[in-house]
Amino acid sequence: MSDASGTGIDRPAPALGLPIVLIGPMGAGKSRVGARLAASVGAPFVDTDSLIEARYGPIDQIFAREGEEYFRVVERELVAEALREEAVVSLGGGSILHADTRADLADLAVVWLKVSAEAVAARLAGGNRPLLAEGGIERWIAIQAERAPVYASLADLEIDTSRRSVARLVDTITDHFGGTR
Ligand SMILES: Nc1ncnc2c1ncn2[C@@H]1O[C@H](COP(=O)(O)OP(=O)(O)OP(=O)(O)O)[C@@H](O)[C@H]1O
Ligand SMILES: O=C(O)C1=C[C@@H](O)[C@@H](O)[C@H](O)C1
Ligand SMILES: [Mg+2]
Repeated sequence: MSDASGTGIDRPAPALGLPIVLIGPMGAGKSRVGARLAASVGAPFVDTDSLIEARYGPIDQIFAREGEEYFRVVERELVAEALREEAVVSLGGGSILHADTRADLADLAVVWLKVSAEAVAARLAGGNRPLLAEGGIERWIAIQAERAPVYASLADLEIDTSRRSVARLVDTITDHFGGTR
């Protein structure tokens, strides 16, 4: 262990408290950054959209068949499970719409990944996101504006991903929450 303290005493790096939760709008990088962060600190990675799809099938089909309200109920169930894990957890963009999820997040380490409309436009191309099926980037802008105050109220750390590499984002998050696992 290196001695960065200058005291001459080797101290272990502080443990990274888990879960660390990534929130933010569609295309901000929650899945990609979350996976890399988890690998970097040696923690499991949980992505609630993937959990939903594994249990209930493709998200766009859930929206089409059952509607958004039903999707939010299913999403809450899996978000609640995910937040009990000692893991890096990436939440679906709209999961913070549920009051119980907002209450859970109040006690956890939460990172808001932000992205500009200019940068996200290319990232969303070809995606399968039911809320953007009509309206595209204009709809993304409206949804993001509506949710931004909620993301802000929940976040311990906010980072603009528009012009930052995934590796740099991982370093910023690890540094903020203190060291290794
Ligand atoms: N820092 C980054 N720089 C450039 N491209 C990125 C960055 N982070 C993610 N991307 C790319 O942007 C796209 C969206 O990323 P990702 O799927 O991680 O977003 P998300 O927040 O999980 O969105 P959603 O869950 O709505 O799909 C992917 O193609 C990913 O490779
Ligand atoms: O922002 C949203 O409401 C969504 C984001 C995605 O992660 C998915 O959870 C789904 O497409 C809805
Ligand atoms: Mg994702």
